[in-house]
Amino acid sequence: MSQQRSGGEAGLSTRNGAGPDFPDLPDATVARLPEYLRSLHQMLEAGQDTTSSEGLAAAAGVNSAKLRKDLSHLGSYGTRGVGYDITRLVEQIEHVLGLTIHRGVALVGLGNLGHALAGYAGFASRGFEIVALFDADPARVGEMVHGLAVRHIDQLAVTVTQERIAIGVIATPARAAQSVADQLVAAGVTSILNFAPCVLSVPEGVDVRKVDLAVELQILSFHEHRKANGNGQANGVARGSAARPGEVAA
Ligand SMILES: NC(=O)c1ccc[n+]([C@@H]2O[C@H](COP(=O)([O-])OP(=O)(O)OC[C@H]3O[C@@H](n4cnc5c(N)ncnc54)[C@H](O)[C@@H]3O)[C@@H](O)[C@H]2O)c1
Repeated sequence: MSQQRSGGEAGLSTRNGAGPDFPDLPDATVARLPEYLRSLHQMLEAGQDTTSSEGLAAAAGVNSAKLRKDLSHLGSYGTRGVGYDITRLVEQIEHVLGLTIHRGVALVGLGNLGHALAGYAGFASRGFEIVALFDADPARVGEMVHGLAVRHIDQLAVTVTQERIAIGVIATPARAAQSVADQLVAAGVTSILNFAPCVLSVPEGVDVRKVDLAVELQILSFHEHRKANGNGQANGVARGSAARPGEVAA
């Protein structure tokens, strides 16, 4: 997932300011904290009270030195011979990520992807409630999707205020995404998760994160390509007529 902010400038930056409650964390640390949190919740569910840095690092898929450094930014060093108290660490990470505050989410675009997102239980279980659904298609307005009625996009501004919506999710076609982003921003939303394959332009103070599974696949394709060139085998069928030996389709 990538981040755009302030007129499309790339790069994640925490705007949490310095201080003991809101440490100015490196971008990469912020990106890893949700992984630690997910692993810690799994450990709690398994009945575990404490974890070593090695155990948590393995569960989160990072190296333990990096994990210790990340957690030291939170003022969490663990206890020698005991490790980290999982409940305490969960509280610290949730506090730093601002997950202790309820943030309503609006989803715009109730097509194939929007329906899947609206029904995804993983948002609620991690503290995000989709509280409003919007679409521009009159045929979709009024449709009940997982217990919520789809509203017309014209209702966005009033609903954002009423429902105190903090985060907007865009699942419209790319051609509509900028206009939807503009409407979200005008309504007071300052965080946007964009699934549309386009770059959004937003004013200073508005954070945009972009999710594009096709980009992830292209990165995997690069690795497949590299592996194939390294060992002379291609795990794919080349598109087009003739692929050179060792080349996989882009
Ligand atoms: N990020 C990813 O990995 C990923 C994966 C799949 C799809 N997508 C993208 O997600 C978007 C949605 O894909 P889909 O397959 O659900 O498309 P879709 O055509 O099924 O649905 C799009 C919905 O957006 C609505 N819409 C159009 N203009 C609007 C506007 N101005 N305001 C509000 N609603 C509007 C349409 O009425 C429709 O219901 C596309 O941009 C697609 O490229 C991204």
